Amino acid sequence: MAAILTPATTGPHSTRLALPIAKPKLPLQRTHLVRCVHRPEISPFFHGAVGANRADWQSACAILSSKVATASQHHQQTPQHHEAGDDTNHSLVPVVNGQSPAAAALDLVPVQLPQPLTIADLSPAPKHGSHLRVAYQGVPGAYSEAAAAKAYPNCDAIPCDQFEAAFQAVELWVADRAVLPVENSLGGSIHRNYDLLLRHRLHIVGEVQLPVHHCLLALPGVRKEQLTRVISHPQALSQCEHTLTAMGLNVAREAFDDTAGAAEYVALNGLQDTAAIASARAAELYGMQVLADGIQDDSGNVTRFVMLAREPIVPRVDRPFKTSIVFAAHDSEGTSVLFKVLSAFAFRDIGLTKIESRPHRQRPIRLEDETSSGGGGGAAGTAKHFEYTFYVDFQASLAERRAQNALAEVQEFTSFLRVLGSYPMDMTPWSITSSSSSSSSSSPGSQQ
Ligand SMILES: O=C(O)C(=O)C[C@]1(C(=O)O)C=C[C@@H](O)C=C1
Repeated sequence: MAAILTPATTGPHSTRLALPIAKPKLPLQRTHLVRCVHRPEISPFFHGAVGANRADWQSACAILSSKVATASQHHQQTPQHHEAGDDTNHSLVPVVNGQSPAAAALDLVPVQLPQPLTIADLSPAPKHGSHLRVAYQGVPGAYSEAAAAKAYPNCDAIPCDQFEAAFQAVELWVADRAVLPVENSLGGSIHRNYDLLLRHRLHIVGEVQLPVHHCLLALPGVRKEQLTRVISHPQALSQCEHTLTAMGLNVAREAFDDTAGAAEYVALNGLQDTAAIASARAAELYGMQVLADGIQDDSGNVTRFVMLAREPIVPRVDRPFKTSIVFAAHDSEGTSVLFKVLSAFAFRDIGLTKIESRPHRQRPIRLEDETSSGGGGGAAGTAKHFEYTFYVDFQASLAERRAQNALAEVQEFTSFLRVLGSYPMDMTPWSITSSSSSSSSSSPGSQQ
C-alpha cells in the first residue's frame, strides 16, 4: 500500500536516445486490465490559491475552481469506479498468466496488512527498478515508441493497442508515464487524445516534438508496380498523400491502428501486393524492405507528443514553460467567451501556441428561442448553437503571477476550467534529416 503514495519520478537524465525494446512486445490491451481491490483515489480538486509546496501545487494544478461538475461527471464514466452494490474501491491491474499480480501475491502473503511508510517509500526512485515504465500506443517501431524514448531515455516502453489503454495503464500503476501524440505539423490535431485528456485525470508533465520520417515498406523482393494497397495509421497516410500520388502509385489507402503495426501485418501475412508506411526501425524489426525513404509531404514533418503522469510537476520559472488548459463557456457567454479568454492572455503579453475546440460532450447543442435571442421580427423558431470545449496552450509557467492572474480572469467567464498541466517546453533542436527512428536523437532534457 505504501508504494502507491510515492510519487513516481524519472531516472537520470541522458542525452542519448536508447530505444529500450530489443524484441517486439505484445501491446497492452484494455482486456488485459481486470478489476482488483484497492487504491485510494487521489483527489485533484482544490479550492484556494496556488501554494509553493508540492502538495498544494498538486492539488491546485488539477482543478482551479470548484466548478468541476462537468469534468467530474466525465470522470465518473471511467471504469475505475465502484460497481453497483459493491462498497470496495476498485482499480484495474494487468493479468499475468491468467492471474492478477494481486492474486499471485496472495499465494505468497496470506494476509496483507497496511505497512508503515518508510523513507525508502518516499524516495524519488521508481519502486520497480531503475527504469521508468512508459506506455505508448502502437507496437515496437511506432513513432510513439521513439517519442517515449526521446522523452525518457532508457525507459521500459510499454506498447498499448489503443490510446485509452495507455491512459489506463498510468492510472492503474501498470505504467509510470504515457507519451501520446496530440498534433502533427501536416495532419493537425489528434482529436481522440484531446477528448481523452478531459475524460481522464492524468496531468501533462512535458512535451516532445519528434521529426517524423516515413518510409514505404514492402516484403523483400516486391517491386512498386506489384502494389495495389498501402496501409498505415491515418495520420501517416495523410502526411504522405501527395508523395504517394507523385510516385505514380495506383494504390488503395487503408487505415491501420499504427504505422509499425501495419508493417508487422504485411510481414506476418506475407502480403506481396501491400506496402506499409512506417519507420526505418519498423522495417528492421519486421524484416521489411525500404522501397522509398522520406515520403512525407514536407521534410519538416513533426509530431508533438505530451508526457502524462498521475501527478503534476511543480512549475518553475527558470526555463520556458507552457501551460495547457481546457474550459467551457457559461451558458450566457456562448462562443464570445473565446474573445474574452484570449484578451485575458493578450493583455498580459502571454503568447498562445495552440487553440483547439471540441464538441461539448454533455451539451453539444444549445437551443435558443427566437424571442430571447433578440432576432427581431423574423419568423419565430429555435436557434440551435453548437457548444464547444476549448483547449488552449499558452507560453507561461503557472508559477508566474501573470499566468495565475490570467487564469483567475478566465475563470470568471467559464463554467469549468481545468489546468491539464504546466510543463517545460521541448526546446531541443532537431535536424530534419535525422529520422525519428534514429537512436541518436537527444532528449528534451525535461524528463518529469
Ligand atoms: O502509428 C504510429 O507510429 C504512431 O506513433 C502514431 C502517430 C500519430 O498518431 O500521429 C504518431 C506520429 C505520426 O504522426 C504518425 C502516427
